[in-house]
Amino acid sequence: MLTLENLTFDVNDDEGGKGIIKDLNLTIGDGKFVVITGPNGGGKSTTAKLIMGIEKPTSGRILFDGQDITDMNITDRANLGISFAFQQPVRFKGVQVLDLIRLAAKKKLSVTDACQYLSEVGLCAKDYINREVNASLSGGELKRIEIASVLARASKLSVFDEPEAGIDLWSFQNLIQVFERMRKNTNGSILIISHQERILNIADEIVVIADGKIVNHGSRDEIMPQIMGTASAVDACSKFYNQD
Ligand SMILES: Nc1ncnc2c1ncn2[C@@H]1O[C@H](COP(=O)(O)OP(=O)(O)OP(=O)(O)O)[C@@H](O)[C@H]1O
Repeated sequence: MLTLENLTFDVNDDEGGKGIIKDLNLTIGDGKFVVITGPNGGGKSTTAKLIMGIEKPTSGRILFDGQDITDMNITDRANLGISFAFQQPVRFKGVQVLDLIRLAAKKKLSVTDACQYLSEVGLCAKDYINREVNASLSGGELKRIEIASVLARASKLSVFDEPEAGIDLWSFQNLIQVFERMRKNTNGSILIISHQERILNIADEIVVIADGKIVNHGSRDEIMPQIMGTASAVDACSKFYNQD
């Protein structure tokens, strides 16, 4: 279980200090599929970075399975079982896709097993397994390879920041199935940041973050009717935000 307690993140800008995350409290239960949505610039990616340890909160605590991980670095958090797929994945020159998936799985996967993860995300495994994870891969290919490596990791908590970004429509359909299978086949929790209605539609819980705060949080059945019927989830979230 992940708990964010009174989480605050401030930055210094030209006008002095600015609050990015403002006293945010959130619990993600074991085995839950939670989607965070909200308007651009609301603080979703920053929340994910605080969970991963890429950013350090100004105040507040992060607990994972009861352990205070607020001061822990990225590697230690990963070792505890928190995985992260970036909005813009990192390229690793000199590392092959097969190495990346084996590293993620932390065991000597056979080529066939590693290929299985690539097939899951809609990549023709034989075309990619020996490719280098470098600039020759398109953004969408890289994104799918990264999602495959998160699947291979099978962590207690997997965090995906806008997995749909840069992915074509056909692959997007696949991606939904990947998440549905992941939900069925793992005991781990899944946290996805997304603006996509189809991803919101498979969530157990939806959290709406705007202006650094949680402005709505509930089951899919509670939140979806409030989001549906507008041009997009983002518009609906802006509505919540403007009610303040
Ligand atoms: N280190 C930083 N320094 C200054 N401003 C920052 C920093 N990190 C985030 N911000 C600002 O905080 C706000 C929230 O950013 P964040 O990336 O978390 O938003 P988001 O909800 O993920 O947006 P999007 O939907 O566009 O991805 C933005 O206005 C961003 O410019």
